[in-house]
Amino acid sequence: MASTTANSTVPAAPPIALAIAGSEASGGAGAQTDLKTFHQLGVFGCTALTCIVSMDPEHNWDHRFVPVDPQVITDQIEACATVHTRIDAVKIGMLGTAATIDAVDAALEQYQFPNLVVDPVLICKGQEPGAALDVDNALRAKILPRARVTTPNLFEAATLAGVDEITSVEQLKDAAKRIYDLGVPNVLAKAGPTLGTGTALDVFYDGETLEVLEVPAVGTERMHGAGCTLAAAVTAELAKGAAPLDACITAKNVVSASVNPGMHGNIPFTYVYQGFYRG
Ligand SMILES: Nc1ncnc2c1ncn2[C@@H]1O[C@H](COP(=O)(O)OP(=O)(O)O)[C@@H](O)[C@H]1O
Ligand SMILES: Cc1ncc(COP(=O)(O)O)c(C=O)c1O
Repeated sequence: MASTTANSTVPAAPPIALAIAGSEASGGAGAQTDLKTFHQLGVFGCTALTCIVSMDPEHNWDHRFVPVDPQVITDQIEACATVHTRIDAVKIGMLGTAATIDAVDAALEQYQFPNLVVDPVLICKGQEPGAALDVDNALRAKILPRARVTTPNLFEAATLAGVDEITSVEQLKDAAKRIYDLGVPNVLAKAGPTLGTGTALDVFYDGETLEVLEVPAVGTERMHGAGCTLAAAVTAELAKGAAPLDACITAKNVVSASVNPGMHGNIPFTYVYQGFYRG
């Protein structure tokens, strides 16, 4: 006779994180990456899609960008906020248009979610710099001040800090401080491998602690989805109750594990796979 084993232990419900982000069809970045990262870190993920991005094989993998109707974004956030009894943390990824920012701003005002992580995606890898700059001011004025943590890359950090360029660790530290002065209590300004240190280097600043977070760089290439993975991992860790600096340290380890050995698609960037991470 077949026997069954009764499991009397009911696992605790996982924390819940919401990603308000774009869809990147190939699964390398955006909401797809956020969900995979949340799952890998033991957090239940839900999403409100802000746009649909499909890379164009005929045109140098440019991003074909289709915004989601603002009312549909509002509806998705409402569904997440009301279906779940609580949302423990929220990641903001690509917003892309001023109308999207207005819809997200209104929803954030309404629901007052805790632990907002803003990845200020002003531009995707491969996009022309001018393409997303029109949303810069709206993002800075409406979304950024709501963030508990923000994770700008080098270009975004320079833009938000109002400096021409960042070419040294000292300039990156200065930019992190300037972004803190905009009203964000925790800033993780990312250089990755681009400052020639041989490491993947980011700077954390919370008004008191100024910490250079460095791990060995995996190769010298930048990676598709690394920024999304990092911000999603910070979000997941905050959802679990981690302090911001600890969440950032764990998130860098998640990124490092995700790119080793990594994946190569046909685009000129390496993909990340969060399933390699073992916490
Ligand atoms: N080659 C690499 N090896 C290890 N970590 C990396 C590498 N490239 C980037 N990172 C890390 O990935 C995260 C995202 O960085 P980056 O690629 O600059 O952001 P974004 O995707 O927003 O442009 C950062 O923590 C950065 O240090
Ligand atoms: C929908 C979406 N969000 C975010 C990003 C940013 O990705 P990354 O993590 O490489 O900065 C991209 C880049 O393609 C994207 O398509």
